[in-house]
Amino acid sequence: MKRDVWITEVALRDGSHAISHQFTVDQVRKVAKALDDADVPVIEVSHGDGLGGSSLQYGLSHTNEMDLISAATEVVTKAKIVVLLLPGIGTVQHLKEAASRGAKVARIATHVTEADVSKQHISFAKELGLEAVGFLMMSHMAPTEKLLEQASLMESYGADVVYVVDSAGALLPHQVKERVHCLRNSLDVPIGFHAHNNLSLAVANSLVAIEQGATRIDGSIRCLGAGAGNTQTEVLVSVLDRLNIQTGIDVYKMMDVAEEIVAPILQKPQEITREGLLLGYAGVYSSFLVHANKAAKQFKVDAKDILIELGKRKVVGGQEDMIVDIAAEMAKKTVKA
Ligand SMILES: CC[C@H](O)CC(=O)C(=O)O
Ligand SMILES: [Mn+2]
Repeated sequence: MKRDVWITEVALRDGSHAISHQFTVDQVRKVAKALDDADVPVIEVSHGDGLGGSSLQYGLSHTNEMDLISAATEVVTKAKIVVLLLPGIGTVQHLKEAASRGAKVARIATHVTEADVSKQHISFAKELGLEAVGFLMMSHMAPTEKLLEQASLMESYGADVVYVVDSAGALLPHQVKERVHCLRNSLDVPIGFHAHNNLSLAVANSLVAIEQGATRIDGSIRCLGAGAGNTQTEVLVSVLDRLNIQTGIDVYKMMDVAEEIVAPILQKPQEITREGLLLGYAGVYSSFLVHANKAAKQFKVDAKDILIELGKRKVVGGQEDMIVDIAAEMAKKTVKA
Protein backbone atom coordinates (compact mmCIF):
# COMPACT_ATOMS: atom_id res chain seq x y z
CA MET A 1 0.00 0.00 0.00
CA LYS A 2 1.40 3.38 -0.99
CA ARG A 3 1.68 5.86 1.87
CA ASP A 4 3.23 9.32 1.43
CA VAL A 5 2.58 10.07 5.09
CA TRP A 6 2.46 7.58 7.94
CA ILE A 7 -0.20 8.42 10.49
CA THR A 8 0.21 7.36 14.11
CA GLU A 9 -3.11 7.28 15.92
CA VAL A 10 -2.53 8.41 19.50
CA ALA A 11 -6.05 8.45 21.03
CA LEU A 12 -5.40 5.25 22.99
CA ARG A 13 -2.41 6.96 24.66
CA ASP A 14 -2.69 10.77 24.48
CA GLY A 15 -6.48 10.42 24.88
CA SER A 16 -5.87 8.64 28.16
CA HIS A 17 -5.20 12.09 29.72
CA ALA A 18 -8.63 13.32 28.60
CA ILE A 19 -10.44 10.45 30.30
CA SER A 20 -8.21 10.34 33.41
CA HIS A 21 -6.57 7.08 32.28
CA GLN A 22 -9.81 5.08 32.48
CA PHE A 23 -9.52 3.02 29.26
CA THR A 24 -10.87 -0.50 29.56
CA VAL A 25 -9.79 -3.63 27.70
CA ASP A 26 -13.10 -3.65 25.85
CA GLN A 27 -12.71 -0.05 24.65
CA VAL A 28 -9.12 -0.61 23.52
CA ARG A 29 -10.08 -3.80 21.65
CA LYS A 30 -12.96 -2.08 19.85
CA VAL A 31 -11.01 1.05 18.91
CA ALA A 32 -7.82 -0.77 17.88
CA LYS A 33 -9.73 -3.28 15.75
CA ALA A 34 -11.74 -0.55 14.02
CA LEU A 35 -8.61 1.53 13.34
CA ASP A 36 -6.86 -1.54 11.95
CA ASP A 37 -9.87 -2.22 9.68
CA ALA A 38 -9.56 1.36 8.43
CA ASP A 39 -5.87 0.68 7.60
CA VAL A 40 -4.34 3.00 10.19
CA PRO A 41 -0.71 1.82 10.12
CA VAL A 42 0.45 2.70 13.66
CA ILE A 43 -1.58 2.79 16.89
CA GLU A 44 -0.17 4.03 20.20
CA VAL A 45 -1.28 2.40 23.45
CA SER A 46 0.11 3.30 26.91
CA HIS A 47 -0.79 5.30 29.99
CA GLY A 48 -1.08 8.98 28.96
CA ASP A 49 2.28 9.75 30.58
CA GLY A 50 3.85 6.73 28.97
CA LEU A 51 4.76 3.32 30.34
CA GLY A 52 4.84 3.28 34.12
CA GLY A 53 2.76 6.47 34.31
CA SER A 54 0.04 4.97 36.49
CA SER A 55 0.66 6.69 39.83
CA LEU A 56 -0.84 9.24 42.19
CA GLN A 57 1.34 11.94 40.59
CA TYR A 58 0.13 11.33 37.03
CA GLY A 59 -3.17 9.52 37.58
CA LEU A 60 -3.93 5.88 38.29
CA SER A 61 -4.95 3.72 35.34
CA HIS A 62 -8.25 1.85 35.41
CA THR A 63 -6.55 -1.11 33.70
CA ASN A 64 -2.91 -2.15 33.67
CA GLU A 65 -1.46 -0.67 30.45
CA MET A 66 0.29 -3.96 29.62
CA ASP A 67 -3.14 -5.62 29.43
CA LEU A 68 -4.30 -2.77 27.18
CA ILE A 69 -1.25 -3.32 24.95
CA SER A 70 -2.06 -7.05 24.75
CA ALA A 71 -5.70 -6.25 24.00
CA ALA A 72 -4.61 -4.09 21.05
CA THR A 73 -1.95 -6.45 19.68
CA GLU A 74 -4.41 -9.36 19.81
CA VAL A 75 -7.02 -7.67 17.60
CA VAL A 76 -4.89 -5.94 14.97
CA THR A 77 -3.88 -7.80 11.84
CA LYS A 78 -1.88 -5.09 10.04
CA ALA A 79 -1.21 -2.12 12.31
CA LYS A 80 1.90 -1.84 14.47
CA ILE A 81 1.33 -1.12 18.14
CA VAL A 82 3.58 1.58 19.52
CA VAL A 83 4.30 2.52 23.13
CA LEU A 84 5.49 5.81 24.64
CA LEU A 85 8.13 5.96 27.35
CA LEU A 86 9.46 8.95 29.29
CA PRO A 87 12.82 8.05 30.86
CA GLY A 88 12.43 8.60 34.60
CA ILE A 89 8.80 7.48 34.53
CA GLY A 90 9.16 4.29 32.50
CA THR A 91 12.06 1.87 32.75
CA VAL A 92 13.76 -0.59 30.44
CA GLN A 93 11.78 -3.32 32.23
CA HIS A 94 8.55 -1.69 31.06
CA LEU A 95 9.95 -1.61 27.53
CA LYS A 96 10.85 -5.28 27.72
CA GLU A 97 7.37 -6.24 28.89
CA ALA A 98 5.68 -4.06 26.26
CA ALA A 99 7.75 -5.80 23.56
CA SER A 100 6.80 -9.20 24.97
CA ARG A 101 3.13 -8.11 24.73
CA GLY A 102 3.62 -7.40 21.02
CA ALA A 103 4.61 -3.70 20.78
CA LYS A 104 6.77 -3.08 17.72
CA VAL A 105 7.75 0.57 18.16
CA ALA A 106 8.99 2.54 21.18
CA ARG A 107 8.71 6.31 21.27
CA ILE A 108 11.19 7.72 23.76
CA ALA A 109 10.05 11.15 24.91
CA THR A 110 12.12 13.82 26.63
CA HIS A 111 11.78 17.52 27.28
CA VAL A 112 13.12 19.40 24.26
CA THR A 113 16.42 20.27 25.99
CA GLU A 114 17.01 16.87 27.62
CA ALA A 115 17.56 14.44 24.76
CA ASP A 116 20.64 13.06 26.52
CA VAL A 117 18.43 11.08 28.91
CA SER A 118 17.01 9.09 25.98
CA LYS A 119 20.26 7.33 25.06
CA GLN A 120 19.84 4.22 27.20
CA HIS A 121 16.20 3.71 26.26
CA ILE A 122 16.71 4.24 22.54
CA SER A 123 19.61 1.74 22.55
CA PHE A 124 17.60 -0.76 24.57
CA ALA A 125 14.59 -0.44 22.26
CA LYS A 126 16.87 -1.20 19.32
CA GLU A 127 18.34 -4.21 21.14
CA LEU A 128 14.81 -5.50 21.61
CA GLY A 129 14.32 -5.23 17.85
CA LEU A 130 11.86 -2.34 18.15
CA GLU A 131 11.74 0.70 15.92
CA ALA A 132 12.90 3.63 18.09
CA VAL A 133 11.38 7.07 17.75
CA GLY A 134 12.82 10.16 19.48
CA PHE A 135 10.04 12.47 20.72
CA LEU A 136 11.11 16.01 21.65
CA MET A 137 8.33 17.42 23.83
CA MET A 138 7.49 21.11 24.42
CA SER A 139 9.35 22.01 21.22
CA HIS A 140 8.05 25.59 21.42
CA MET A 141 10.33 26.17 24.44
CA ALA A 142 13.59 25.92 22.49
CA PRO A 143 14.91 27.87 19.53
CA THR A 144 15.38 25.89 16.32
CA GLU A 145 19.18 25.56 16.75
CA LYS A 146 18.68 23.94 20.15
CA LEU A 147 15.99 21.64 18.78
CA LEU A 148 18.36 20.57 16.01
CA GLU A 149 21.15 19.89 18.50
CA GLN A 150 18.83 17.70 20.58
CA ALA A 151 17.32 15.93 17.56
CA SER A 152 20.85 15.16 16.31
CA LEU A 153 21.65 13.58 19.66
CA MET A 154 18.63 11.29 19.35
CA GLU A 155 19.66 10.38 15.82
CA SER A 156 23.18 9.61 17.04
CA TYR A 157 21.72 7.26 19.71
CA GLY A 158 20.04 5.25 16.95
CA ALA A 159 16.57 6.80 16.71
CA ASP A 160 14.91 5.73 13.44
CA VAL A 161 12.64 8.79 13.42
CA VAL A 162 12.70 12.10 15.31
CA TYR A 163 9.54 14.02 16.20
CA VAL A 164 8.91 17.71 16.79
CA VAL A 165 6.28 17.61 19.54
CA ASP A 166 4.06 20.61 20.16
CA SER A 167 2.95 19.43 23.61
CA ALA A 168 1.34 22.74 24.51
CA GLY A 169 -0.27 23.35 21.12
CA ALA A 170 1.60 26.66 21.21
CA LEU A 171 3.53 26.61 17.94
CA LEU A 172 2.41 28.96 15.18
CA PRO A 173 2.60 27.84 11.54
CA HIS A 174 5.81 29.78 10.76
CA GLN A 175 7.48 28.22 13.81
CA VAL A 176 6.52 24.72 12.71
CA LYS A 177 7.82 25.54 9.25
CA GLU A 178 11.20 26.69 10.55
CA ARG A 179 11.64 23.73 12.91
CA VAL A 180 10.62 20.96 10.52
CA HIS A 181 12.52 22.54 7.61
CA CYS A 182 15.70 22.72 9.65
CA LEU A 183 15.47 19.14 10.92
CA ARG A 184 14.54 17.77 7.48
CA ASN A 185 17.58 19.44 5.92
CA SER A 186 20.00 18.41 8.65
CA LEU A 187 19.06 14.86 9.69
CA ASP A 188 19.03 11.63 7.70
CA VAL A 189 16.11 10.01 9.51
CA PRO A 190 12.40 10.69 8.80
CA ILE A 191 10.87 13.63 10.69
CA GLY A 192 7.58 13.45 12.55
CA PHE A 193 5.22 16.06 13.96
CA HIS A 194 2.79 15.79 16.90
CA ALA A 195 0.35 18.64 17.45
CA HIS A 196 -2.23 19.76 20.00
CA ASN A 197 -5.24 21.75 18.89
CA ASN A 198 -5.34 24.33 21.69
CA LEU A 199 -5.00 27.24 19.24
CA SER A 200 -7.10 25.44 16.61
CA LEU A 201 -3.96 25.07 14.48
CA ALA A 202 -3.33 21.33 14.66
CA VAL A 203 -4.49 20.39 11.14
CA ALA A 204 -2.93 23.52 9.60
CA ASN A 205 0.36 22.97 11.44
CA SER A 206 0.40 19.30 10.41
CA LEU A 207 -0.02 20.37 6.78
CA VAL A 208 2.86 22.83 7.16
CA ALA A 209 4.99 20.04 8.64
CA ILE A 210 4.14 17.78 5.69
CA GLU A 211 4.95 20.58 3.22
CA GLN A 212 8.35 20.87 4.91
CA GLY A 213 9.03 17.16 4.51
CA ALA A 214 7.66 15.51 7.66
CA THR A 215 6.40 12.04 6.78
CA ARG A 216 5.22 10.84 10.21
CA ILE A 217 2.23 12.67 11.61
CA ASP A 218 0.26 12.01 14.79
CA GLY A 219 -3.47 12.39 15.13
CA SER A 220 -6.15 11.55 17.62
CA ILE A 221 -9.49 10.40 16.32
CA ARG A 222 -12.38 12.66 17.40
CA CYS A 223 -9.60 14.84 18.91
CA LEU A 224 -9.33 12.38 21.82
CA GLY A 225 -6.08 13.74 23.25
CA ALA A 226 -4.82 15.94 26.07
CA GLY A 227 -5.95 19.58 26.22
CA ALA A 228 -8.11 20.33 23.17
CA GLY A 229 -6.87 17.09 21.63
CA ASN A 230 -4.40 16.52 18.81
CA THR A 231 -4.72 16.84 15.06
CA GLN A 232 -8.13 15.25 14.52
CA THR A 233 -7.14 12.16 12.56
CA GLU A 234 -10.26 11.68 10.43
CA VAL A 235 -10.15 15.36 9.47
CA LEU A 236 -6.47 15.28 8.54
CA VAL A 237 -6.89 12.09 6.55
CA SER A 238 -9.81 13.64 4.63
CA VAL A 239 -7.84 16.82 3.89
CA LEU A 240 -4.78 14.84 2.78
CA ASP A 241 -6.99 12.74 0.52
CA ARG A 242 -8.32 15.94 -1.10
CA LEU A 243 -4.70 17.01 -1.59
CA ASN A 244 -3.84 13.66 -3.19
CA ILE A 245 -1.40 12.86 -0.41
CA GLN A 246 -1.70 9.14 0.29
CA THR A 247 -2.09 7.94 3.87
CA GLY A 248 -3.45 4.52 2.89
CA ILE A 249 -6.29 5.07 5.38
CA ASP A 250 -9.96 4.58 4.48
CA VAL A 251 -11.54 8.01 4.94
CA TYR A 252 -15.17 6.86 5.27
CA LYS A 253 -14.29 4.10 7.73
CA MET A 254 -12.40 6.62 9.87
CA MET A 255 -15.42 8.92 9.95
CA ASP A 256 -17.55 5.99 11.15
CA VAL A 257 -15.06 4.91 13.82
CA ALA A 258 -14.94 8.48 15.15
CA GLU A 259 -18.70 8.81 15.28
CA GLU A 260 -19.77 5.35 16.37
CA ILE A 261 -16.93 3.97 18.49
CA VAL A 262 -14.83 6.85 19.83
CA ALA A 263 -17.42 9.59 20.48
CA PRO A 264 -19.26 7.42 23.04
CA ILE A 265 -16.01 7.02 25.02
CA LEU A 266 -15.59 10.77 25.52
CA GLN A 267 -16.68 12.03 28.92
CA LYS A 268 -17.56 15.32 27.22
CA PRO A 269 -17.12 16.54 23.63
CA GLN A 270 -13.59 17.65 22.80
CA GLU A 271 -13.78 21.39 22.26
CA ILE A 272 -11.49 24.37 22.78
CA THR A 273 -12.59 25.56 26.18
CA ARG A 274 -11.18 28.71 27.79
CA GLU A 275 -8.68 26.61 29.72
CA GLY A 276 -7.77 24.57 26.62
CA LEU A 277 -7.09 27.78 24.72
CA LEU A 278 -4.99 29.07 27.61
CA LEU A 279 -2.69 26.04 27.30
CA GLY A 280 -1.76 27.07 23.79
CA TYR A 281 -1.70 30.78 24.54
CA ALA A 282 0.48 30.48 27.66
CA GLY A 283 2.54 27.51 26.41
CA VAL A 284 1.47 25.01 29.07
CA TYR A 285 1.76 21.22 28.77
CA SER A 286 -1.59 19.92 27.48
CA SER A 287 -1.71 17.07 29.97
CA PHE A 288 -1.82 19.63 32.81
CA LEU A 289 -5.41 20.58 31.94
CA VAL A 290 -7.16 17.81 33.87
CA HIS A 291 -4.80 18.27 36.86
CA ALA A 292 -5.39 22.04 36.90
CA ASN A 293 -9.17 21.60 36.77
CA LYS A 294 -8.98 19.10 39.64
CA ALA A 295 -6.75 21.34 41.77
CA ALA A 296 -9.01 24.34 41.06
CA LYS A 297 -12.01 22.44 42.43
CA GLN A 298 -10.09 21.15 45.45
CA PHE A 299 -8.72 24.57 46.47
CA LYS A 300 -11.67 26.64 45.20
CA VAL A 301 -9.53 28.76 42.90
CA ASP A 302 -9.79 29.48 39.18
CA ALA A 303 -8.20 26.90 36.83
CA LYS A 304 -7.50 29.77 34.46
CA ASP A 305 -5.23 31.47 37.03
CA ILE A 306 -3.39 28.20 37.74
CA LEU A 307 -2.67 27.72 34.04
CA ILE A 308 -1.45 31.30 33.59
CA GLU A 309 0.91 30.86 36.55
CA LEU A 310 2.16 27.50 35.19
CA GLY A 311 2.97 29.26 31.92
CA LYS A 312 4.82 32.07 33.71
CA ARG A 313 6.90 29.59 35.70
CA LYS A 314 7.64 27.53 32.58
CA VAL A 315 6.69 24.32 34.37
CA VAL A 316 7.45 21.20 32.32
CA GLY A 317 6.30 17.57 32.29
CA GLY A 318 7.16 15.70 35.47
CA GLN A 319 6.44 18.76 37.62
CA GLU A 320 2.73 17.96 38.07
CA ASP A 321 3.13 18.44 41.85
CA MET A 322 3.64 22.17 41.15
CA ILE A 323 0.01 22.39 40.04
CA VAL A 324 -1.24 21.57 43.52
CA ASP A 325 1.41 23.84 45.10
CA ILE A 326 0.31 26.77 42.95
CA ALA A 327 -3.39 26.15 43.69
CA ALA A 328 -2.65 25.92 47.43
CA GLU A 329 -0.63 29.18 47.35
CA MET A 330 -3.48 30.93 45.54
CA ALA A 331 -6.04 29.64 48.05
CA LYS A 332 -3.84 30.89 50.93
CA LYS A 333 -3.56 34.35 49.37
CA THR A 334 -7.32 34.51 48.89
CA VAL A 335 -7.93 33.63 52.57
CA LYS A 336 -5.39 36.30 53.69
CA ALA A 337 -6.99 38.95 51.47
C1 LIG B 1 3.10 13.38 29.37
C2 LIG B 1 3.52 12.85 28.06
C3 LIG B 1 2.91 13.67 26.96
O1 LIG B 1 1.49 13.53 26.99
C4 LIG B 1 3.49 13.28 25.63
C5 LIG B 1 2.82 14.03 24.57
O2 LIG B 1 1.95 13.52 23.88
C6 LIG B 1 3.13 15.44 24.38
O3 LIG B 1 4.13 15.93 24.92
O4 LIG B 1 2.38 16.09 23.66
MN1 LIG C 1 0.54 14.95 23.11
